[in-house]
Order: sequence, then structure tokens, then C-alpha cells
Amino acid sequence: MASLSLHHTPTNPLILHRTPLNLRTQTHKPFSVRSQAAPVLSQDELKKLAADKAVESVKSGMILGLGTGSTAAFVVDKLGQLLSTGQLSNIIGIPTSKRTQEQAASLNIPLSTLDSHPHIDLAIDGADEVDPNLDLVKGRGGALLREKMVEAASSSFIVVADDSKLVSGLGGSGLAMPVEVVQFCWKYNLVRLQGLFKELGCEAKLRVDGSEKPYVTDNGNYIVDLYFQNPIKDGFGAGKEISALEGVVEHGLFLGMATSVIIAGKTGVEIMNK
Ligand SMILES: O=C(CO)[C@H](O)[C@H](O)COP(=O)(O)O
Repeated sequence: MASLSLHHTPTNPLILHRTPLNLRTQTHKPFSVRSQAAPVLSQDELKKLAADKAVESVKSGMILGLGTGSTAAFVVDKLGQLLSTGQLSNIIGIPTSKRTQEQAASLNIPLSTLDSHPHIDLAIDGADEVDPNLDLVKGRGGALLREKMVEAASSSFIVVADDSKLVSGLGGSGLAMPVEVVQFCWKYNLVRLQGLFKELGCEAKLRVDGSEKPYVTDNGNYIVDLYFQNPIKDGFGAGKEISALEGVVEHGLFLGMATSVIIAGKTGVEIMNK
């Protein structure tokens, strides 16, 4: 069985300042070894596979961080199902967005806030990019601020994703790396953000909604999406520089936060632990 690309890149030369982690990996095959033609799973089926695997770590009585996005939605669905059949009880969810709050409430998952529960046992969430050190880009779904607050308050943070999210260096997918900024003089910050990463061929764009109006986060802020031609070499350095800009609220680099990543691909489900 071919292993996922993470196995081939235990040392990421693009991340200069970090000692690569010795990743312990497990692989769970969803298909019979003997089957000649394994069924081709859709991307949604892969997301659900990763989500279901992560929910196996949830125990009754836990305080849970509930992520945002299409993969995290499968986690919330599964939790609702297990609660309704009595296989789980007494869990309390801390949602990372209004969307997730509505979904969880519709499934009768008891909800609370970080103010009332500042210590979370386990958070489960999706990601937009996962690098070999389990560092992440998150926030293409716009929920990065609450996600970062909830996941930072969690004793464990499991990331669930399909294998399209694997990258060798953050920013390397060519897709957006979001930065949440206050509305006031957003253009001033867009220009400053683009200037920070000139040498990476960065292009900064204000995120817009379906009507071409600025996308407004749950916190009333805008998002500037950064598009890189080359991966970020020093994630921690980049994060510090972004955060130092007045008017920047949060960025989508989630560094050193994930305790496990569950990746579903056509070769199976792979669990990578710190
Ligand atoms: O960070 C996020 C939302 O802010 C999501 O976790 C991320 O965008 C992945 O979403 P999906 O599971 O739909 O691919």
C-alpha cells in the first residue's frame, strides 16, 4: 500500500527554524486488502471517514471544541447521531462559528462558551493546508479567530482532512492564507500585508461574498486573503510579523497547535501524532 506523501517528507527544508517532529503514524485501511478494485471514494466520503475516526476519541462528559467547515460538519453530525442514540452523553460543545452553533443546536448538542468553559478537553476541526510538521493554514471558511481561540484552549486538537490538504510547505497550495483585519482602513493593511511577503510573490485580496460585497466575519471584521507563489519558509516569523501590524486581528497560520492529524485518502486513513 502506498503511503501518503507525508511519509516521504519527514524533513521539510522549507521550514528553517523548527526541528522536524518525529511523526508516529498509523494507517487504517478502509478496504479489504484482497479487493481488486477498491471503491473510489468521493471527497465528501473521505472527509466523513476522517471525521468518524476522530469522533472515536470523544468520551462522554467531555467539553468539546466544534470546528467549522465541510469536514468539521461531518464531526458535528456524528456527535449528534451518537447523542441521539445514547452512545454518548453529557458532552458540551464550544462552537467556533455561528454556522457550527446553528448546526449543533439543530442536532440537540448542548452548547456553551469559552467564557463558561475556559478548559476544553478536545477540539476537532478541518484545515486548509497541513504540512509535515502538523502546522496548518486555516480560515478559508472565515472562522479563523474563534477557531484559534477555541483550539488554543484545548488540551488536544485533532485535525480532520482529506489528502488534498497535504502540502510540503504552508502557503504552497497557491490558495488563500487568510488574515482577519478590522474594517477601519482595511486597504492600508492589505497593502502592508502584501509588502511583508513581497519576496514570496504574495498577492493580497480583500475577500468578498457572493454579491461582491466585503465578506464580514462572525466578529464583524474583514478578511484579507494572501496568495503566495512560493511557500512560507519561516511560519513563526511570518506569524509574528503579521500579528505586529496594528489592525490585524488574527492570521490563519496555526503553528504547533495540532496534536494529531487524521488524513483520509484513497489508500486509507492515516493518523499522524505529535
Ligand atoms: O478553517 C476552516 C474554516 O475557517 C476550515 O476548517 C477549513 O477551511 C477547512 O474547511 P473544509 O473542511 O470545508 O475543507
